[in-house]
Amino acid sequence: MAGKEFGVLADSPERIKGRRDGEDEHQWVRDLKKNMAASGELRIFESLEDLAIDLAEYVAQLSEVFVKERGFFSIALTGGSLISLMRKLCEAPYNKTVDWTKWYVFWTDERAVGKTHVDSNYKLAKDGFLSKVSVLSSHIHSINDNLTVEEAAASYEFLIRQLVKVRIIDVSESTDCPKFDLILLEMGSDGHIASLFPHHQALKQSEEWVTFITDSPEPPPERITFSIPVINSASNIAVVAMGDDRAAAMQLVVCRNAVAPDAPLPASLISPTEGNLVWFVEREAATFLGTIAGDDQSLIEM
Ligand SMILES: O=C(O)[C@H](O)[C@@H](O)[C@H](O)[C@H](O)COP(=O)(O)O
Repeated sequence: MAGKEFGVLADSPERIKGRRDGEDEHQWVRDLKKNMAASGELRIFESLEDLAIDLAEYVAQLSEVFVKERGFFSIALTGGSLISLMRKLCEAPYNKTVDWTKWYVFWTDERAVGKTHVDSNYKLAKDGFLSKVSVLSSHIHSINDNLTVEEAAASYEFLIRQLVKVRIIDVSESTDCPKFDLILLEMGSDGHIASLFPHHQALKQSEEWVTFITDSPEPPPERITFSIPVINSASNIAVVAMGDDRAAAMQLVVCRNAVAPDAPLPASLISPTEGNLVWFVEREAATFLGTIAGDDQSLIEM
């Protein structure tokens, strides 16, 4: 595996400290270590191919664990390029070994367009992934595209509440939010996740599980999105960052308290209440992580 953990880095203070001979530990080093320790596991990959292979294995393993434990696997997908990475799951051995009939599929965010519209996240996932595996169509829960965006958000939350009642989706004891077995996210170049954009009011939504926006900075403007508490209540959160246009945001996420205490990026707000977080980062998107640790590239050795 080409990954490396934040935790491992945090356990190597002398390596970071060693860069500054004779100096006391700086605040920035303490912040970096604190954030790394709090931010879960970081896996960095040489290529998108390597990332896709590891992501497929990660998803397949979680599916196996939850199907064994709960009899179901509840997974929330997102839009963007992440869906093209799911292609590995459509191939051997996973097309045969994954128990697709136990999957229940949701979306962390969706654009308020028809299901056949080119902007639809449902269409993207259906065409690129779901139509190639044996997930039951009755287990694929997309938003109702006949409603206004506000109604669609409320109706999606209602649906999730029904499935929480029968525990097809688990519930978090500590937050009372749905506890998806896996939430898959991709970070945009501005640090957004799902349809939660920087400085947007929706980032502060703490009552509703599913909220809506009508002014997305990226088209189309109307979208529904899980709120931060729902994302953080998941058993597992995986965030993908790929491409050099994500490198600056990735750097900010890793040192969020050190660099941007008052304006955290949406991706910086990912902090599982009980679950696990794994970052799948393509090397290009990790370009600046070494500079956080004092230009010492060995700190993010592959
Ligand atoms: O519907 C959306 O816009 C997404 O859910 C969004 O969060 C996406 O995953 C990122 O913006 C990355 O998208 P790209 O890979 O297209 O940049």
